[in-house]
Amino acid sequence: MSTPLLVARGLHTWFEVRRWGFFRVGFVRAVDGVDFSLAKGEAVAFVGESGCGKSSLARTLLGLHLPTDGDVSFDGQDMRNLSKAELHAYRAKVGYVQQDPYGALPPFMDVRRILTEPLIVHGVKDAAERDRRIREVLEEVRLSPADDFLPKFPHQLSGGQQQRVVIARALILEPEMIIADEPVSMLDASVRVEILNLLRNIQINRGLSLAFITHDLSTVRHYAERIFVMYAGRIVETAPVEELLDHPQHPYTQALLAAIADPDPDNADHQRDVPVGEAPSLLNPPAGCRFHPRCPQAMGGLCDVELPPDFEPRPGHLSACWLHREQE
Ligand SMILES: Nc1ncnc2c1ncn2[C@@H]1O[C@H](COP(=O)(O)OP(=O)(O)OP(=O)(O)O)[C@@H](O)[C@H]1O
Repeated sequence: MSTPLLVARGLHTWFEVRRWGFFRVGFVRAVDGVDFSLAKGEAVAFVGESGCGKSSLARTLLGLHLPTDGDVSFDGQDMRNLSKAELHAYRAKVGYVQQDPYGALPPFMDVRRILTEPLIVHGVKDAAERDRRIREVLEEVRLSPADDFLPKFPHQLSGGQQQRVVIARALILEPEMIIADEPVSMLDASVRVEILNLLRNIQINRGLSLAFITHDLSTVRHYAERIFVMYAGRIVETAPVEELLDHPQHPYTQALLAAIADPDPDNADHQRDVPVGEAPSLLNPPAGCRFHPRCPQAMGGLCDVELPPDFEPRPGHLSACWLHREQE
């Protein structure tokens, strides 16, 4: 096993919900017991439906949400023990690519200023050095010649160009890891592959770790080495990409794969086998396996009562489903 860079153990991020500002209704369990590790130079994908807690997990890993329980360590250092200065240094080591490039970029700053700001905040005092780094990173994200883009404001750029600026900003402090939260979901289909290829190439060339968050299982095959499938705040299945896509074990992953649009004209004639219902409320998730109310194979008295542990139905392939106990 290669050296882990980021390790999460028993991670919980809950949000308190209050009515009329003071009466506590409960907690939204956005991240509810997540364990994983990410190796140096590895690209992983977190996949799941909208609302399953992917962004909350990303923001917890970035140190933007405090975990309610559990811990995250980065390069062997427990994030709970970081001083303010260490947290500041940590933020330089982890670049963040948000979902909506236009919302992520300050509209009143030009590209030069957007890329200069983090360098100043992180103590790069020499203006010539800042200029050199900005030009280098613009080349890397294929916004060249740099002089054409440096004076532009976000509204003068296309969606794809804006996302390239967001990626440049995530790279400017030479991070060890990138967290990309749905980096292409707001972009035109025509530029999605370009941006995903760009991110993947940068990750490989720089030897970065990448946590790629997406709701779309069909995009992960070429952009990650391992997949974590999330459902209702928990990871339900983990395996290397090809293994997971070719041999999905968890009924939820099987349903996600069955729901992927397929241009085969024969599909017009038959109904897809997708799960009924919606993802559960995280304010009051179902007991037992969270997927059991939608699972066609749920076993009464077990799946609705006890949370399944991780089973290993195939080597290196983990799936949290009671069906595997039956198979064993
Ligand atoms: N700051 C917050 N306060 C209260 N609830 C929150 C907060 N942030 C997220 N949530 C809730 O946590 C749950 C998970 O949200 P999250 O954005 O992490 O999911 P997601 O999988 O990233 O979904 P999407 O892809 O739609 O962004 C949702 O029910 C959301 O309403």
